[in-house]
Amino acid sequence: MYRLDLRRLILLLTIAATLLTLLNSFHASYRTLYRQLIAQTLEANRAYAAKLAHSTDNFLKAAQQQLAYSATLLPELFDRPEQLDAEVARLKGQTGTFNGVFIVRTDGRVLATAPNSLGLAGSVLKTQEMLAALRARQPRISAPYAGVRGYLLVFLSQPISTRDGRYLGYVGGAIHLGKHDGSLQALLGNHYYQDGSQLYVVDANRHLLHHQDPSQIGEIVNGNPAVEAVLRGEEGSRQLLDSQRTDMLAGYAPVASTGWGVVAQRPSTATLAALDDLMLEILFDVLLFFVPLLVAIWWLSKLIARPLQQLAITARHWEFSSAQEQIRHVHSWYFEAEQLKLAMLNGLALLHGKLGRLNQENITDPLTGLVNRRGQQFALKRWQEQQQPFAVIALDIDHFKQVNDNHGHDVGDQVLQHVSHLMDSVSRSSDLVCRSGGEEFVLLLPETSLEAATQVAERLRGLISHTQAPTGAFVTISAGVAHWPGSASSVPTVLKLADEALYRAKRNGRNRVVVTGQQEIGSEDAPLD
Ligand SMILES: Nc1nc2c(ncn2[C@@H]2O[C@H](COP(=O)(O)OP(=O)(O)OP(=O)(O)O)[C@@H](O)[C@H]2O)c(=O)[nH]1
Repeated sequence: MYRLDLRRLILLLTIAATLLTLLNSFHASYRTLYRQLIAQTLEANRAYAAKLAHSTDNFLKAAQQQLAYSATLLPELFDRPEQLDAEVARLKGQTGTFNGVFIVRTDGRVLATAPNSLGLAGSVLKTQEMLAALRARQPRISAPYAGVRGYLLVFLSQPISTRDGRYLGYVGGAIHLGKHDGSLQALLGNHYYQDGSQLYVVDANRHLLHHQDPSQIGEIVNGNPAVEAVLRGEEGSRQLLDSQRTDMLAGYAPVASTGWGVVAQRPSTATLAALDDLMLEILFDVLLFFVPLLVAIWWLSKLIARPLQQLAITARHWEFSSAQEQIRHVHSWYFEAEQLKLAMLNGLALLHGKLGRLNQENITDPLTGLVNRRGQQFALKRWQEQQQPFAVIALDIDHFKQVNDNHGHDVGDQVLQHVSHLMDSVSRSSDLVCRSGGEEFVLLLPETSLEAATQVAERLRGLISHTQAPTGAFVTISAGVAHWPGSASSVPTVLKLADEALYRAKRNGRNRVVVTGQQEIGSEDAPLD
């Protein structure tokens, strides 16, 4: 099963924590900037609407003021038609405020008009607005309405009275709405953007007086909360769905003198498009910082994990004597790793001490002090793993049963010890002298050829047969010699071959050495007792 190692775990946790922090701050920045942008746009639109409402109000007052000034001059000129013509021409031409100027008598007859092209001079006007202006006898701004030529206009009028209060009629000026030649249109301008921003003016009856799309002028705006608010006389801003169901950031302000409302609105999406660009820029900047941070984290996690990793790997091969040395070489550069290393070294020292003692007891023959069969097997296994060539001498004391029978078991034991010492004396330190069981022994000779091993066996056989045994007489041995991998590729087969050679030596009369695959090479009869 796949298990995360410490370094990956640290790296993963740190990256996860960093990413979460990053996401969190990114989200928080987004929310803050989002709110700021919305608030800023709402406030900008409110200020813009208020400025235009104020300008419209001032513009209408100034227009009214022009008419009022003229009205003070007109009573003196009333019976001088040329002067009246000159006055309407001045009113029309001086500021360009009015698209048409009229002087109307109390009976509705038009005394003068500008421009002349209107062709209304001398006629009696009985339109609703003209009559309303006559009846008002005070300064008046009409509701927007369609004039005789079908243009939407607003009509401003100022009563004309003599000094003694006699009412003579009025002087009035028409201002086109929603037409390029309208002075109010010029004032409000044609400020609209490609991004769907809008600026429009509504009258008290929700009719559009000004809009970037002239075809909409005169239409009624319903279901727009900004329009509802501004017609209640409120100034402010709000996020809303307009009549086209578009999410808008709207600012609005009323025109005090007329009860109209100015609304400036911008689609939320247009405002937030800038935010997306900004967030992308922030993300890029953050990544510039994050990538080196990630590399630093990776490097640091490697540094922290390395000693623990090395200790862990060594712990997997605890039983090897090299483990202690490997642990000693681990660079434990911080406190916890150092403590762990010391604990492992102590534990290992204790363990190896105990194991060493146990092992020694386990593989030693108590009677002779030689390596027992288990130790022999262990050594053979290791040599095979290490591909260590060796020779085998299997040997057996001849007629040992008679020794026991004639001298007792204890003397038999002493004879076994005696043979062991002699075996020890002919072997090198790298050789392994084993008592494989009973009165059977095995001599394992690493890095020794079959011939050299045969010579050792022969020397040993001669030595034993000429050295006095604890019985007071001499014992002899028979021996079989084989080689790994010279005699066979399998170690058990080589041992078997050595045994077979030994039994051939026995069969052929004992006290001799037989090399596997060869004729016996040594025989010498020696008395047993
Ligand atoms: N004293 C003593 N005798 C042992 C020990 N282990 C085995 N023996 C004896 O060794 C003798 C082996 O006898 P056998 O297997 O008949 O062989 P042998 O008498 O040596 O005859 P060959 O091997 O044919 O020459 C037996 O009598 C065992 O009791 C031991 O640890 N001490």
